[in-house]
Amino acid sequence: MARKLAAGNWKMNGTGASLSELQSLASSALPDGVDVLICPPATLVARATDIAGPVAIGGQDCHAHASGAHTGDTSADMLKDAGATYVILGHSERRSDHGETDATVRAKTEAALAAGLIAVVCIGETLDEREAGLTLKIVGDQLAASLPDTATGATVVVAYEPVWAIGTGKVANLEQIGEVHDFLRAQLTDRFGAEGENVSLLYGGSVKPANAGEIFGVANVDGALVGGASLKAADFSPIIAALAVS
Ligand SMILES: O=C(CO)COP(=O)(O)O
Repeated sequence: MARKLAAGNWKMNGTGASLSELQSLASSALPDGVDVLICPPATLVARATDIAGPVAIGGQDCHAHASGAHTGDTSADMLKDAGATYVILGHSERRSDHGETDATVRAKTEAALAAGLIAVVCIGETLDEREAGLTLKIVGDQLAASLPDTATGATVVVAYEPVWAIGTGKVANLEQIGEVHDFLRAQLTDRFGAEGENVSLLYGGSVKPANAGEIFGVANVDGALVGGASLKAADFSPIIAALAVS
């Protein structure tokens, strides 16, 4: 059985002052049965873990190597040392801004698992790919090539984020979400057997308090990876609450 996870990706947003939002989330009564994760920018990870209480803290990327001459990069060991327990990998913005391939994402995921972090591995099609009828082929190939053979429900979360729905206000419809999540679950159980049932499958892309409840009602949606609506506790809290009652 996959665990429910409400994950917030702050992307390149936030300075020390933003930690007040995390503070208010951490001090609110979080519902049972839902894991809550905030991934602030790397500069805030250590400070965030000091005040996060029951909220898990994650990075937004890590390098595939444990250390070395890689100016500007952060290793999985460093995130772990700073108090992170998760790391987002292969976000479409990393794939497009930094040319990350599935092979890169797999190598980073292996590094994250070796460091003891839970990897939130992101996949998703572009609008052109969807319109060409390639969605399942694209996400299936990304899933196969981005996950290491050692992935388990305890070590890996998969986030389906259609690129065209990220930050656009265009949420995928429930049928589109359901089709992809059912397909991903089948791919996971084909490859990992019963363990594939334990991998949490998140939807991401314009999730807001107003649409979270219906999205969480879709089969095989175990939570969300939320961008804009995770920046304010007042927006993220109702999303967490909607997941708890789903
Ligand atoms: O990319 C996302 C989360 O990783 C989604 O971002 P938005 O929720 O802002 O669309």
